[in-house]
Amino acid sequence: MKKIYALIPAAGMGKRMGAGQNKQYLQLAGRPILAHTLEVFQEAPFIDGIYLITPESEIPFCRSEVVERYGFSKVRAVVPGGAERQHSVYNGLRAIEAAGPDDLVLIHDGVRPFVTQAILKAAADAAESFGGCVVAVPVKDTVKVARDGIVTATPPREDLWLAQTPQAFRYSMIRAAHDAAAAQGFLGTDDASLFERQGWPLHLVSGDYRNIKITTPEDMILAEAFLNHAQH
Ligand SMILES: Nc1ccn([C@@H]2O[C@H](COP(=O)(O)OP(=O)(O)OP(=O)(O)O)[C@@H](O)[C@H]2O)c(=O)n1
Ligand SMILES: C[C@](O)(CO)[C@H](O)COP(=O)(O)O
Repeated sequence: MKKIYALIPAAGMGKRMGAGQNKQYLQLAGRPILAHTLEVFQEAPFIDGIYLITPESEIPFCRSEVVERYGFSKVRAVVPGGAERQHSVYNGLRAIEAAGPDDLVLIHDGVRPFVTQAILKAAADAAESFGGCVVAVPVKDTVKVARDGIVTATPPREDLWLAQTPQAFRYSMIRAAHDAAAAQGFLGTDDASLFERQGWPLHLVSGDYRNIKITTPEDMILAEAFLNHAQH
């Protein structure tokens, strides 16, 4: 029987947030951001297990203050992260000891708490059908490419998408893509780019403009607004 795993990288330092603590533990509606994110995966009936990745020094805190406190019974392991997001995900992939080649893995930032059940399902279905997918939304603004303060190009907007997570894959494929990147010293800002450079077609799945990655202080204001809007 094929399994579907969630891999949640939450081992960043939140430098751009500048909150004096890791942003995944900042409170939204009385609970840490990370707890909001985990809840969506805990409640998804097709998710068999969750692998959570945090800084090594925070593993006991994360276990007691997030996993146990909020009863996330699907969390199979809390895994130490690495220097960059890609290293953290790679640690997580290697920690899924029981993974079979055709099992699926949904990789989702711990700081994207507004992902929906519908997006998880669409991503899992696309990974099952095509081997790999990235959730994304169309770019709304005109994008400029620039060097040294001078614009060098204005790419056609209809070709441009903003990559979100989850990014979902057949386990054997994303594992091979990460193995190759590690061997070749390639560092990408998402997992989809590692899959792409294997030459495999990567499918787009419609995301949601509310599925933001909480990165800078303005994002906390947006997040509060989304929560208030949902309650009324
Ligand atoms: N070494 C790292 C870096 C990032 N992440 C995780 O990847 C997700 C997206 O990263 P980002 O928003 O860039 O988080 P930070 O690295 O924490 O932010 P910053 O770059 O501002 O320090 C977050 O859930 C973050 O915890 C991770 O697991 N391991
Ligand atoms: C994976 C990602 O969420 C896609 O948008 C993002 O690339 C990760 O974080 P970063 O801000 O690029 O470090």
